[in-house]
Amino acid sequence: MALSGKSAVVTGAAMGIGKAMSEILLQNGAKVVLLDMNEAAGKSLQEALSKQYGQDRTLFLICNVESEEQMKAAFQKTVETFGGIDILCNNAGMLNESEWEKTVSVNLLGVIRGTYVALQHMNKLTGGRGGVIVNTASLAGLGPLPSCPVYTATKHAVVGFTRAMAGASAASGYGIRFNALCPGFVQTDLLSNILARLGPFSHLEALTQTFMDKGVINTSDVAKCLLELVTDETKNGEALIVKSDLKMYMPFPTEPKTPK
Ligand SMILES: NC(=O)C1=CN([C@@H]2O[C@H](COP(=O)(O)OP(=O)(O)OC[C@H]3O[C@@H](n4cnc5c(N)ncnc54)[C@H](O)[C@@H]3O)[C@@H](O)[C@H]2O)C=CC1
Ligand SMILES: CCCCCC(=O)/C=C/C=C\C=C\C=C\[C@@H](O)[C@@H](O)CCCC(=O)O
Repeated sequence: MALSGKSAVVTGAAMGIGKAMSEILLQNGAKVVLLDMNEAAGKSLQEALSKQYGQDRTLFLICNVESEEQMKAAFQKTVETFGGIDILCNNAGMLNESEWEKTVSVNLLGVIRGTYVALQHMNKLTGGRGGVIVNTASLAGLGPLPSCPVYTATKHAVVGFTRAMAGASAASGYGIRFNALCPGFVQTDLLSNILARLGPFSHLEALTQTFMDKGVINTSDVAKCLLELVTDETKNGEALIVKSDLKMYMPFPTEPKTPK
């Protein structure tokens, strides 16, 4: 998929990985709608990106992915402004094992909500022009982080949901590819205040640190992987792992065709 003229929506776009995703999509010719609940950071980023890439290439909309009303309004505004949606990055996420219900609401329900709201606009069967949806999961979506079991659960669910939607889309003719992005530790605010974020599992912080000591990558490393999943039209149902010493597609076992 060539990105020139394409329109993208990025959730959690104001900071961290989402900010890097937005930048690489703009660098490659797309128009980008930045969705975030952090109004100050979002407006500041839009101003900076507009100066760098042009006034008509970015739009910031304050939006909480937990809100059906706000998500529907944001996607409708995107279509009205840029004529449609070709790319969705369900990236917004949080980590707080004390606020575990909110963690589920943002990390999992927010991804499902973004997907279903976008389908109304992207699905070729309902007048859309197809495209690609990339869900930001995590390496913790492929193997457990004992210090954050709920966060781990949400990311495993995002991987499973993404792969199932990829199959549903291919079988139904939606014309939309679905892929998961599974980074290891990335240098963003999400890694700050880890003890508080681990809540009842803060006593396992040292264990987590042993994983983190294996290497922390930059947001730009993740953004390059996003670009690969967006532009390579052969990718559907994939989970792309990216960490300090490895970049690979998860080799999921294929279902046995007949019992042995
Ligand atoms: N930092 C890391 O080590 C890794 C992060 N991830 C995932 O990457 C994604 C982005 O995280 P980071 O950039 O690291 O974190 P971050 O904290 O730097 O950025 C997250 C952004 O999402 C926004 N956000 C949070 N809740 C929201 C909501 N309800 N509605 C709208 N926006 C919301 C925040 O305002 C912020 O701008 C998350 O899904 C996270 O789980 C995955 C693997 C590793
Ligand atoms: C502390 C929470 C960080 C939240 C951000 C995030 O998603 C970071 C994830 C980074 C790494 C996840 C690693 C998961 C490892 C498991 O897959 C498993 O392999 C660990 C098995 C233990 C081992 O490696 O020996």
